[in-house]
Amino acid sequence: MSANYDYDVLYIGAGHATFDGAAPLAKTGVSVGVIESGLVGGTCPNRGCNAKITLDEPVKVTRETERLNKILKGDIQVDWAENEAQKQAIIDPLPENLTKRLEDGGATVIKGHATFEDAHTVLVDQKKTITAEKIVIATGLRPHRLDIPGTELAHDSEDFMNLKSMPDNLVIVGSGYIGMEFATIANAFGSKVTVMLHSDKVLRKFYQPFVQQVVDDLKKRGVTFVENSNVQAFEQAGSQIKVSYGNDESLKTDWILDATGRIPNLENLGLEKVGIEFDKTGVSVNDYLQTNVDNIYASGDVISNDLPKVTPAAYYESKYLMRLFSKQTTDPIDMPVIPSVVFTSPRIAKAGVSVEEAEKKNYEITDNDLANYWYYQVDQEPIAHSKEIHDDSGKLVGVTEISDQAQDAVNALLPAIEFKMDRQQVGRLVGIFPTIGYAAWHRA
Ligand SMILES: Cc1cc2nc3c(=O)[nH]c(=O)nc-3n(C[C@H](O)[C@H](O)[C@H](O)COP(=O)(O)OP(=O)(O)OC[C@H]3O[C@@H](n4cnc5c(N)ncnc54)[C@H](O)[C@@H]3O)c2cc1C
Ligand SMILES: NC(=O)c1ccc[n+]([C@@H]2O[C@H](COP(=O)([O-])OP(=O)(O)OC[C@H]3O[C@@H](n4cnc5c(N)ncnc54)[C@H](O)[C@@H]3O)[C@@H](O)[C@H]2O)c1
Repeated sequence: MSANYDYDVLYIGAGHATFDGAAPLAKTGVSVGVIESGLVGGTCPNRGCNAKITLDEPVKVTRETERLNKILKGDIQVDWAENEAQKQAIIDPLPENLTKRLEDGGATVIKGHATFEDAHTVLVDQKKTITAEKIVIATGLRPHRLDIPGTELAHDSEDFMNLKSMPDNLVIVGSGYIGMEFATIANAFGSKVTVMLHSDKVLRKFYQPFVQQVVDDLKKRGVTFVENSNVQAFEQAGSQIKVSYGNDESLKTDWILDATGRIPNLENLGLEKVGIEFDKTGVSVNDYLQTNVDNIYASGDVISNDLPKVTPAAYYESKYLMRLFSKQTTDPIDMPVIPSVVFTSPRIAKAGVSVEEAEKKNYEITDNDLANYWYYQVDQEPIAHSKEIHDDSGKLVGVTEISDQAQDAVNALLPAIEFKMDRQQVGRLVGIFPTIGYAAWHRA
């Protein structure tokens, strides 16, 4: 324990950017405090990944039974209220479990909103003063809200996941990760979904020919996409809401999901008081995740950088800070390949060099029509395709896949991409057969 401060390291926020590293850090004998204004665990367990994937499970199963309908006889009914209840039952214990993980490690969890007083001092709920040698800003992101008349009539992704019944008619503004994942879920649970696009692009960070296949499939299932929608206002119209958009156009809906992105939680944090550099994209850090104020660091989604704002990045940053603070490393952070996936049905997953970059660099791009590969035919996947990318020296540097199990295929290939394996090295490792991982590895 630091002689001059309450803690050696104080984290603001208790999401993945904190807890994956803070618990093992405390076990090394470093004194650790964690301040959290909401639920311990932050976005991913409580209102992000874990909650969403639970709600998506019946969608995945429904798609599979739909394909195998000549073998699996009988109607499948989906029940949103039961689905929401199962989600809640699964995520309810997580904050307590994660608090226990931190406390068992020796960290102290402090409930309240933190504000900087000076570079070593924060105030909790404007009352309690806590000091620390090092402070980590890990406050994450929150939903962006459209700045238009009636914006208060729209809802965010957390509200969607807490719906007790699925609206008959749903408008989703935005066609990024949240827009597309939730359009998939709502459509599968019987809602008439309209996705209002900002431009003419859906999931702009993913390989567009694969995205088009997801869009075409959702259109066949009844989802409407309005390109360049220019949403202008929401207005109560009896029991419904009027959405004004485009050139004097409008439609009526039961419920609106504003999925127009997420912005850093930096308000009322006192960053200006301490002179920490930040802008609307987040906190600036160097290669040690250190802000311009030497003893203050940042971790996770709140950092301003080009990484995808996903849990694997937050996880790795918190682990890096654990090694740095416990003196297991003095090196700058060396980010590994961060994979990502959009959990539509089918999913699109990717890691490493993108197809677009590979085309520019003239790398070898192997195209695999997986719907014709026997193992993908076992559950009759009609949309299954991958692109593997090898660089000039024959090393696997990237992959992108569209299929129901694309995330598992990409996970299987990650070691080859991260450790820059060539075909000979890949050939020395033989996986369990038959599996999606084996199939992916075989293609690499
Ligand atoms: C709907 C949704 C689905 C997602 N699905 C996936 C997915 O499938 N896979 C994936 O990899 N990623 C997914 N993500 C992204 C993932 O949730 C984030 O990348 C991850 O949670 C980032 O962790 P973090 O610790 O940086 O931030 P957070 O988890 O947001 O934690 C920040 C914490 O700081 C607290 N806080 C903020 N300000 C203060 C303050 N002043 N004082 C005290 N506490 C404060 C907040 O209450 C919060 O608990 C999803 C996100 C959303 C919204
Ligand atoms: N599977 C996953 O890993 C996963 C899932 C959900 C969320 N997330 C994370 O959460 C973050 C937020 O997700 P998101 O979907 O809200 O953000 P996003 O950045 O992926 O998408 C935002 C969408 O809103 C649109 N938009 C912006 N302003 C608009 C406007 N005025 N009118 C209409 N559309 C507008 C954009 O064009 C884009 O389509 C993501 O960046 C991602 O990192 C990850």
